[in-house]
Amino acid sequence: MPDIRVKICGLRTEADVQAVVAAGAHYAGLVFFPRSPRHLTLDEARIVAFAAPPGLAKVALVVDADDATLDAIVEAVPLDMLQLHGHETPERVAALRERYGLPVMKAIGVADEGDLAGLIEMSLAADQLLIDAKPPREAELPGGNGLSFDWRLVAQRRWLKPWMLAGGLTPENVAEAIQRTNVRQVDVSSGVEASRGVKDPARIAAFVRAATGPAVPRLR
Ligand SMILES: O=C(O)c1ccccc1NCC(=O)[C@H](O)[C@H](O)COP(=O)(O)O
Repeated sequence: MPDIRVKICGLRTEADVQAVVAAGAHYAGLVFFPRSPRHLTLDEARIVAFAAPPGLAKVALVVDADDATLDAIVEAVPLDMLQLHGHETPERVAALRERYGLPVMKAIGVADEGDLAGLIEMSLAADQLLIDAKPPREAELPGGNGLSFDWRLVAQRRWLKPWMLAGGLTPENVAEAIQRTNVRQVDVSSGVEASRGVKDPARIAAFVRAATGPAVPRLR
C-alpha cells in the first residue's frame, strides 16, 4: 500500500481537529470565504489552529483574497500552507509564496481536458496542485460542493509537482479514486460531513482508513 496523505477540509471546531488527529490525517483545511458554511472568523480560526498538534499541517483556504485579507489571516493564525481556490494567476501564486514564505497549493477546477492546459505553468509557480472538480456555473461556492469529475483526465499524467485529488471523494469511493489515478494525496470536505458544514468524526475516520489502508494511525 503506498503512503497516502489525507487532507480534511473545512474544520470549524476543536472537536473537528481531535477527530482528524484521531483518524491520522495529515492536513487540516480552514476555510476563509464568507459565503461558505465552513467559513471561520479570525478568532474562530485561531482556536481551531491552536488545537492542532505538530505534524498536522494547517492549510488556509482563500478565494482571490487580496493582500490585506491575507496579511490579517497570516498574522492571526499559525499556518503551514496557503490553498488558493480562486482565479489566481501563476504570477499571483509566485508573489504570495514570496510575500508569506509559506508553501502554496493552487486549486485547479477540472471538467474537461481544456482545464488542464495551464498545468505546467502553474506547476512552476506553486508548491503543490489541488486538482478539484470545476464548480457548475450555478454553484454558490467555487469548491467544497461534493462533486467529482472524470478521473481519467488525470490518470495518465506526469506531474512536475506533488498533487492532491479532490472533489466528491467519500469513504466509499476514495480507494477506487487512488487506484484509478495513482494519486498520493487526497482531500475531502462534503464527503465527511453529517450535514452541510458539520463534520462527522466517524466518516472522517472511515475516509482516512479507506485512503491509507488498515495501518495504525501515527503516534503524536
Ligand atoms: O469548502 C468550502 O466551503 C469552499 C469554499 C470556497 C472554496 C473552496 C471550498 N472548499 C474546497 C474544499 O473543501 C476542498 O479543497 C475540495 O474542493 C473538496 O471538496 P468536496 O468536494 O466537498 O469534498
